[in-house]
Amino acid sequence: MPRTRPAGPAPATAPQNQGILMGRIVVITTGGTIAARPRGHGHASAAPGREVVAAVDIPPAVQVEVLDLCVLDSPLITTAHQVRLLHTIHDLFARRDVEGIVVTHGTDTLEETALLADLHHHDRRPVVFTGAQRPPGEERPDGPGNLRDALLTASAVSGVGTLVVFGGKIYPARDTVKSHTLALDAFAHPAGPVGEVRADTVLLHARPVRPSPLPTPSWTLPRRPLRVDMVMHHCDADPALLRAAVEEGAQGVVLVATGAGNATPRFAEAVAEATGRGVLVALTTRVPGGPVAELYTNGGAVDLVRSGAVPAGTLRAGQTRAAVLAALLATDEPGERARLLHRATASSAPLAA
Ligand SMILES: NC(=O)C[C@H](N)C(=O)O
Repeated sequence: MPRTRPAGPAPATAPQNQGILMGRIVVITTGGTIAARPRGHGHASAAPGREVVAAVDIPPAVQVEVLDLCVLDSPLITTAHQVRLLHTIHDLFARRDVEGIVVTHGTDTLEETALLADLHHHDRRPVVFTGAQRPPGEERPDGPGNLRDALLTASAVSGVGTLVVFGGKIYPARDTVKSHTLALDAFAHPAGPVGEVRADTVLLHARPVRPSPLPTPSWTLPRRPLRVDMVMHHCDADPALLRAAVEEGAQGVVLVATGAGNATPRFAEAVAEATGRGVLVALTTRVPGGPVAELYTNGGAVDLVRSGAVPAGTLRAGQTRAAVLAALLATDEPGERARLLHRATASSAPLAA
């Protein structure tokens, strides 16, 4: 097992693999820049998992098994792929020889799939998401180093849920978002990383706080495809887009509001209509930091929540959508969906030492 030691003055959460046989890390590959090849004037995901893993200097203590889920740039990932991934993770955790799971994923929507996995993570063994900003074949690609760090992390930690390992840093899935379009250090969490990987050493200085996971969904998608749309508020925004989403059959809508979660009285009316029809509406903000807060009336968060929107805490838009999806996957009953969404978004209080 790779070395793990505490960093800094905070008490170490010395990771242990309790009761788990020393075993292997399964790498589930889904595509992304880490699996990209030149295509036309740019790049596109094309490399199978074995090629992604072959580029990595695998740490000697780690045994790797590769499982190809799909080869897609992550803007093309759908709910069906995400549910297949959840199912695959669930099946792998039924195996005693699996010590941890690494998922390689495009960075654009990684935060969505990672939170969805975290909301369904019931096992002490970790799931670690990683990817790349520079494709293989370019000068100094970052994928192999990121994957190596993810393998080391997956074999060194436990009881921490789903993580994102990127640019040498370890983040909890929850509240971690892509924060730069091009930089190699592409992800950020409001409280900073919970750890880092230096050389072959995994350093954890904090333990993520997670709400209790949601019920395991049924692995068959409902006959009516799940649709969760996103509508953004801005100066002069028209709630017609929210109504159109409902007319198109959205069972969930994420309202990306301004400030601490504010829109207009017309939006509050549209939210009331949507929730009255059993649509799950979540309220987040387009501001990068801070929680949604019920401070303002006149179409602000006070009115939107009174109209039935569920405030998404500190989750940003993409992760709020993942939380809505998790609630929809769990049950058909609107009241229960809202209750589960409250649970999924509650207390993103970031970290406990
Ligand atoms: N860096 C990346 O992975 C971006 C890529 N296009 C994606 O699949 O999200």
